Amino acid sequence: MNDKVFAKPIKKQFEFDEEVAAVFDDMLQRSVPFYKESQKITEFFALKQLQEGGVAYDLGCSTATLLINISRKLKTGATLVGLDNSEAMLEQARKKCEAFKADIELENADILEYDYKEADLFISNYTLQFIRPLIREELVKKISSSLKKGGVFIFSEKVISHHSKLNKDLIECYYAFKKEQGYSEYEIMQKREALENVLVPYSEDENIKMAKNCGFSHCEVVFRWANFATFIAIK
Ligand SMILES: Nc1ncnc2c1ncn2[C@@H]1O[C@H](C[S@+](CC[C@H]([NH3+])C(=O)[O-])CC(=O)[O-])[C@@H](O)[C@H]1O
Ligand SMILES: O=C(O)C(=O)Cc1ccccc1
Repeated sequence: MNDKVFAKPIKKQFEFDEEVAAVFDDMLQRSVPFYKESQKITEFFALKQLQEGGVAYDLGCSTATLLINISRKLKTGATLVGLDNSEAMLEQARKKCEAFKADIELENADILEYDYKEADLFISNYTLQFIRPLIREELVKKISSSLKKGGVFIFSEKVISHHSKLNKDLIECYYAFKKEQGYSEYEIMQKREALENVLVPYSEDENIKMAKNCGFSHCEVVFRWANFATFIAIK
């Protein structure tokens, strides 16, 4: 289904409700530059990390696209767990898992409160940015303490620059991308308003510092296009 969520006047802050869930795959593909590539790179490192008996969590799994792709390529018996607190997203995820006969555990849970088992891998693609800054650090600490030594956290985020001219230009570059994807100026501005104070991006440096402060020995960017980046942190 096509995403027309912001083509009409909006009355509220952005929410992952039924209206968004129904068009979510189209929305992400048209809103995240190189979305498929960032998923593929996540998939590649995820598969390298998962051995027999391994455990992986996808935080904010939305419609489970990434976990389904991982499960289709997985040659070992690892447990894949997708967590999301939007029932509307999980409904879409369950339908897709059923259609693909994918063996994935999906749970309606708050990723901040969840009692994680010892794991080999955590993934969070474009989810941390929705968690309030102080709590975000707490969550990353919880992730690192739930990982085995050598465990990996792959996360993708929208990022900012602290150079104000460059930051402005990065935003302009991103809006040019959205226009190319068929979004009108009106839709772009409405979504910008709805995301104000809901999506709080860090810079590339701040993300790396956060990972290192929260128990990871190494963190670097493995993919970046303008203000979108994929990071790998190693415990
Ligand atoms: N506290 C929370 N607990 C659980 N879920 C949450 C919480 N806060 C937000 N979410 C969930 O995190 C997801 C973020 S979308 C991730 C895209 C996906 N990873 C993808 O690569 O396709 C990103 C985006 O749309 O920009 C939504 O499904 C929320 O319901
Ligand atoms: O659409 C936008 O304007 C966004 O910035 C939203 C967004 C950012 C990162 C992942 C998914 C959606």
